[in-house]
Amino acid sequence: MPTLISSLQNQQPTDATQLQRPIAPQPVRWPELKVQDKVLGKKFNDVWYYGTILDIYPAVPEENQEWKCKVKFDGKGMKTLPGRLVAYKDPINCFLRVGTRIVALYREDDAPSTFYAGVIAEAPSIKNNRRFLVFFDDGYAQYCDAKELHKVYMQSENVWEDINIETSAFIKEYLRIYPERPMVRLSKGQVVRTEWNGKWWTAKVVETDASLVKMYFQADKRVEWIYRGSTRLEPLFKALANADAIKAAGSARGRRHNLTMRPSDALRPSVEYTRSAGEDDSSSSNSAKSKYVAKPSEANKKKSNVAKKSTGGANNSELSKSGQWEAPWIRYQRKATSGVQKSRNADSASQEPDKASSKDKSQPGQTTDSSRPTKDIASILQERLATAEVEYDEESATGERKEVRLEAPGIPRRVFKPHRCSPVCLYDTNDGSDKFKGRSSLTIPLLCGWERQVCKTRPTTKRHIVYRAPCGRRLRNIEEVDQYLLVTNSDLTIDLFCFDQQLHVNIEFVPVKTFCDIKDLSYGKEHYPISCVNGIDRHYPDYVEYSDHRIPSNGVQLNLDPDFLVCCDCTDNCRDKSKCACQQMTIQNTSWIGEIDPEAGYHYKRLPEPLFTGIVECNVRCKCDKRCHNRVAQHGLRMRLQVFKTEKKGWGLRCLDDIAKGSFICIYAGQLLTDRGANEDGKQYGDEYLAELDFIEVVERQKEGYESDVEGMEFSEDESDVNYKVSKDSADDDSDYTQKSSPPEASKRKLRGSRRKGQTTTEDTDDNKQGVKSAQLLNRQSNVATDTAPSVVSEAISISDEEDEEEDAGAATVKTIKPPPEVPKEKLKARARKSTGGSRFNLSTTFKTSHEPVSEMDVINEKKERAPTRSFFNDDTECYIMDAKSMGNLGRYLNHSCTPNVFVQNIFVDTHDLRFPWVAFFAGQYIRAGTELTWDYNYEVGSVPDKVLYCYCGSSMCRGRLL
Ligand SMILES: C[S@@+](CC[C@H](N)C(=O)[O-])C[C@H]1O[C@@H](n2cnc3c(N)ncnc32)[C@H](O)[C@@H]1O
Repeated sequence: MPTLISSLQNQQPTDATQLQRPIAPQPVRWPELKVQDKVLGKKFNDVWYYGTILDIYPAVPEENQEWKCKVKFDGKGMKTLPGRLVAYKDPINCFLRVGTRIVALYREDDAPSTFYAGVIAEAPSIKNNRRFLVFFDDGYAQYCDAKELHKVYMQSENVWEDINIETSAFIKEYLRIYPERPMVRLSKGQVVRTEWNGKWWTAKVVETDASLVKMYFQADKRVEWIYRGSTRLEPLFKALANADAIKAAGSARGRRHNLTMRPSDALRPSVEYTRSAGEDDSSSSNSAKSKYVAKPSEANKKKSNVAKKSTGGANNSELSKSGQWEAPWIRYQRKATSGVQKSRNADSASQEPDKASSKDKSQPGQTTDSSRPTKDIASILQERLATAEVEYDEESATGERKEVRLEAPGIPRRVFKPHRCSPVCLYDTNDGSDKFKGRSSLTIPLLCGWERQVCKTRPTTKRHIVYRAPCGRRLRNIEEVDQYLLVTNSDLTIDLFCFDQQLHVNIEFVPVKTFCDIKDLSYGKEHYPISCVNGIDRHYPDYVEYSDHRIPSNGVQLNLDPDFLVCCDCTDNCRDKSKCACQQMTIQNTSWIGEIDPEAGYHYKRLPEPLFTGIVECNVRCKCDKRCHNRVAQHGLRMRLQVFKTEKKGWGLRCLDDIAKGSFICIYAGQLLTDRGANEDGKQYGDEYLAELDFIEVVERQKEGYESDVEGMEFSEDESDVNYKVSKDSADDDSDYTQKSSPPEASKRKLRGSRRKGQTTTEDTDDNKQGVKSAQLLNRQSNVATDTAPSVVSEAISISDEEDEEEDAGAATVKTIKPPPEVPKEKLKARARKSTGGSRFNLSTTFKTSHEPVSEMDVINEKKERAPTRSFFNDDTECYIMDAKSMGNLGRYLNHSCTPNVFVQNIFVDTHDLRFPWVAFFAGQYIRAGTELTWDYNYEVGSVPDKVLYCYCGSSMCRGRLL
């Protein structure tokens, strides 16, 4: 029997517009309705009208007897109604809890406003402009002011029981998980497939209003407001369906970090899990989180709860076997407001679906730190102090950016005289950066007699960087520096130079207060010490056996025999990509997911964006030396990083010096486990540090048309048939795929083919075979003749003396500058999209010609049609796992962020076996000294049954949950 709800007693009559956050509940008695009171009552067709109470039964309240009243409606009509069908006539100008039953005026442009019943779905907050969100019983959603709400007199303890059957399941689920709410983050202009009358349509975001979004349906030029948490929006439909399917399937794979960013991630609408301020935000790893989290089902209890990171990327999208996903979610929408407008009562009309701060005071020749003088240099060269000024750049709670006085060895400044550059141009400081172990890498050239100048060339005000070489020659870009290094046979490598004018080479981050202070977490195993500080509490990090490389555990057959490596014979240290066999492997492999990108790979030893098809570095068998342009990750840590205690995420990693975009940071090393071993270990010791080596799967998924989503976003106003168009292209691509993308048969043929010339004749053990197989698979589309790569004859430097003089004469003035704003995100996104875009293999798994909501089974079936690459590895059907829990390197300390500054890259260094790439982290943008380094774990919420992990990345784009 409906009772006067407990929530009623918790209401605080007050001016709701003043509220910013829920107020502490105060017991309040709501007025009892009496005879002659004016009320709102439900009359017919779910519409509520004003009326007057004529009688109340029972006259004296009795236990177990339902309260009723006889209402005479204004106009005509009379009805006896229970308390849940009667509402106060006067608006309740007070705070009402989420879940409160109300009646509100539903506003319609094309019809008079009418009263309907609904439930409060959101309390007023700053985010929603201090309005209540109401879910009406028939599936519409609308923001209302407090003065528009009329509280229903009585409601059941389970409010969804007072609502019609179609809506009740949604409300029940909504309230069960509230305050957490999955919603699709959308922005104007995005195109999202949206359901209408059981069919998927292409619709574009016109406007967003807090939790609502206004969608424009191209086909019938209609707009509609929809709740962003509605499964009518395909991204949410898919996310929830996936989670549900994983649960249903008892995914034993658990949590795996997706170490590779998906190319279209930045472009696709993502699902966020919002929580209201002040509400329960405690991180919990189990179902005990709150009363809203369902207890694990018996079936789920039996499932493995092990969580592993994925080093490959895209999310698991398998669904339940039936291809059906039944969720209690229903559509929530606001009325159509233009075009073909739909009145509330005309929803069912069938529709035709789509056819388809500080200034930079650095001076040239700045000298360097005296704390670790390089004696031999000092003895050879005169000491010269630079004019660096020490100043505080920025203060924060954790530390400050300080400009360091670089006390350089005394290097006399040479006056430039026209000459032809050669090795004599260099000082005798030129025997490698090893002398400067531990120093910020970008300061090393300065220690060798170089100057880094911030210049402003008149008459323009554009600032740029110029390097002044030891011989006085001024070099204006990375290409010139590289040529200089070549002709002078310098030991310095090109990644020690950076022309990004916002980057400061002489600023370091210094933490302000620390309780624990460990000098080097790597105990000398890294080239650079990894300091560890705690400015939060007195705890020390757990002991981890430090290893800068991966360690195969029992059962992992990692063949590191160099004879199985393809190699190059470059003599120019692999400057010419077109002639380097190793870089050609990287380049050719881009054809797996699109057209060959001749620029793929490192660019002057930096990687500006992730390359999903992997990077093959030069190896021990190659002719090049350690200065090679294609050797990056293998050199290990080359920057000063620090482990520090964060407020809410445990330990994290930050940089002590500015990092240039594209710089290699570190790898993710740990114990290499089999999938089974990882599940067992994870269950026993925790799964926070498990990372899955799923390079193969990521590449395969790219082939399968991840880009199709992005293509679908190329929305034009006059494109009436997006679905059709995409599918048509995809059909063409299908045939392309069979010809160009190494179908299984072709691959098999290659596997049986002869071993590459120059490769070992070592007895074919199983492991060795696997290694060969793997390398060949990796190269199955590569036409590189590994042993015929021609060498490059070094040419004289092409910088003319005249040019140089002109630049000097141009009186480039050294300026102090403020760092400009960071590169706009959109740019990064655009580039990311370009590099992997143009996929020819859009197999239309997402967009289909059918106007049915996508059957996830179709996705699975399509996958089955092609033999996955991993099937070539005999019994190896599962990915190998890197576990950095008890043994590993600093990579284990990188936390997750929804707007990361680091990305992950699969790299082949010591083996070309596709199953065993190195997992490396690169800077996705310029990173200021003192910034925490983060990457996107790409976890899938719901992928580990009954595990909830809230995200504390603090980003304005935070998706709310990791798991
Ligand atoms: C690979 S570890 C990262 C290092 C870890 N913070 C530590 O103290 O060793 C992953 C774990 O860090 C925590 N974590 C990382 N990023 C987080 C985030 N954005 N929000 C909350 N917790 C996070 C989670 O507990 C996660 O399971």
